[in-house]
Amino acid sequence: MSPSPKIGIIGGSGLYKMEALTEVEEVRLSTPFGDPSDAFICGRIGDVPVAFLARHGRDHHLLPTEIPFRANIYGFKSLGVEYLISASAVGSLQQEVKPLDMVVPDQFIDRTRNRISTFFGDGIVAHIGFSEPICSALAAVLTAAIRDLNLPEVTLHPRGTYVCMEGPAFSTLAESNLYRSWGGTVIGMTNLPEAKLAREAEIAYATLALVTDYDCWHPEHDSVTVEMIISNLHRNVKNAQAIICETVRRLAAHPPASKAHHALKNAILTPLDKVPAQTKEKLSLLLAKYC
Ligand SMILES: CSC[C@H]1O[C@H](OP(=O)(O)O)[C@H](O)[C@@H]1O
Ligand SMILES: Nc1ncnc2[nH]cnc12
Repeated sequence: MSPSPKIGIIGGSGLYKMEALTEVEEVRLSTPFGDPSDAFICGRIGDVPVAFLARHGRDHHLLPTEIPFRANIYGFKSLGVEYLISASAVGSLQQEVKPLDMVVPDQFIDRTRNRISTFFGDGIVAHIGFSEPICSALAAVLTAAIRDLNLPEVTLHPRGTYVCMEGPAFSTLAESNLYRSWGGTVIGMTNLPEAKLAREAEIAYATLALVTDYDCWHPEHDSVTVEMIISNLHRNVKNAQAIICETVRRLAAHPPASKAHHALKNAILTPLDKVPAQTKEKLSLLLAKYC
């Protein structure tokens, strides 16, 4: 069995496996927050141990609202993951961000309504800082990997605001235009709860957003369809895999310091000796270093 992976990869629409993984082992976990989306696929990229999870399940059976975000992040934490790279399909909200481009977002706008995006509650209160929702150190490694690989088809936008909507229906035209007026760069349905939970779990998190469409606002492009998304993802998935592999190699060689790794320091308000034993037990993985 490979040593515990410090690097995790969460694959979204169209990215259901990492081709480069060797010495593969499926690890099924159950967590105090239920079962993750699928088995974690643990193995090596080069000689680096990593854990991969298909966010919607490998057969894409989970709606964005149904994804067990807490179980997924808790699962990565229990495997020892400290850096989590998310790959996601997104629609573009800006003319200059074209289908097949890649964006490494640095901000989010939350338009979800039906997601649980905290591990806390049940007798323990914590408020993590989230003004910088993406780990800038991890994002820097990801963007440097993209630049240095210099893949001919890839145009990189090294920052941007990801609007996270509830779905599963795509936006109305009025909503799409509203998000554009707010300065949104791209739109998706999954990354915000994941980023919040990763921060609470003190895991550095960054996103490789693969642009698949112009949502529905663009007068010269058809409104987004699943067919459009999947066809553009197929054209881009090889590049995404190459970028992730290079990022993994660099992270393992020079793991960057990340503020995310100390996110809970000073965030917990409830004295730990006042937290109900059951809650403390449930969160022991996150709280251990503060007890
Ligand atoms: C396949 S259409 C919309 C679907 O794709 C994106 O998923 P992911 O972020 O997991 O790549 C988007 O957020 C929607 O869930
Ligand atoms: N236009 C869009 N809206 C929401 N999620 C998406 N994922 C890919 N394209 C999308």
